[in-house]
Amino acid sequence: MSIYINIISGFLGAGKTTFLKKIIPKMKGKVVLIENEFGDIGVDGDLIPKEFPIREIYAGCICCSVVQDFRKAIEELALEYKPDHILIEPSGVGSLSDIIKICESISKKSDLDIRIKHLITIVDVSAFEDYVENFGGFYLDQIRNAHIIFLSHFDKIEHKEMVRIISQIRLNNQTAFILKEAWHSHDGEEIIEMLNTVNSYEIASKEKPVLMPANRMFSTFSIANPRIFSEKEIDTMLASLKDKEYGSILRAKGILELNTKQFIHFNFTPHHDHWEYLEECKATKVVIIGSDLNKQKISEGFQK
Ligand SMILES: Nc1nc2c(ncn2[C@@H]2O[C@H](COP(=O)(O)OP(=O)(O)OP(=O)(O)O)[C@@H](O)[C@H]2O)c(=O)[nH]1
Repeated sequence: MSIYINIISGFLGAGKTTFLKKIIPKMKGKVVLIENEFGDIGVDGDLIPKEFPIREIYAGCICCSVVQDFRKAIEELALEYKPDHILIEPSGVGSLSDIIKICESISKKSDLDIRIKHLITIVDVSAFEDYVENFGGFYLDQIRNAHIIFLSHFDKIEHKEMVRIISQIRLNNQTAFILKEAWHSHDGEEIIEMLNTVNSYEIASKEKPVLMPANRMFSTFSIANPRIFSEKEIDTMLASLKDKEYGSILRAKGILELNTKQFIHFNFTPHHDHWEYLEECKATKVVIIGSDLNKQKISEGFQK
């Protein structure tokens, strides 16, 4: 019996976890998930249904600094659960070309029949041009190596701009299946049906680009047990995270307690921010990713 690897990649805040939350409950067969967080604390794992087998790998990218943990996780999950599918959510700053190479090598060496099925990249269209300009080939690696591309944050840009961005994405990947509408508006079953119409990824002997390791380009800062917030303070905090006094924050996410004893989950990128109530909470935490982070200023904002 084959075990299929499906990689759901995408830059910081593109919508990988949102995508997984939609498809996981509708997938057929036994499914396990590997969640990779660049930060020292995991947030996304807490948002996935708890009955679901999940392995979280923190504090680095599975393509470089924590590659051994990644190999071990695939091998252990494959042996322990004999799953039909292994879903992998790399960190937003992971290199897809490196992850493909690692999965291909695991597949070759394993006694089990492990195959790559889908290489999905979610592209936040509202941030595409900003990230191409600032991170160039590092950012484009996830787009160039995908064989399926889903577009997110459609609602933030005009149709004309969207057409232009899709053509730029196409210039970077001539062969991928690109869903030219918001996947967000489809339910999990429809997305899985779409995935089933796309042929599985075929190993291509592409030249692998040499990319700078993410930990040289980005830094991270995590806070366990942050202070209690009012709703208004959360709005103010999210609005202020773009300020350069914090450094250059590219991603912030976390789970916070409100002064009403409710819990919320928040998301921030320089292009959008949002928070929502959580029904249950295992732990409160904050993870920040960016460059030149002013850790003291961030601590003053979030710590007790
Ligand atoms: N409006 C809109 N919001 C979206 C869409 N996709 C994702 N989001 C929101 O964007 C935020 C980030 O989404 P996530 O799914 O956490 O993104 P991620 O790629 O897992 O982020 P990382 O944790 O950085 O890896 C959340 O608030 C989502 O609800 C979309 O297509 N439209």
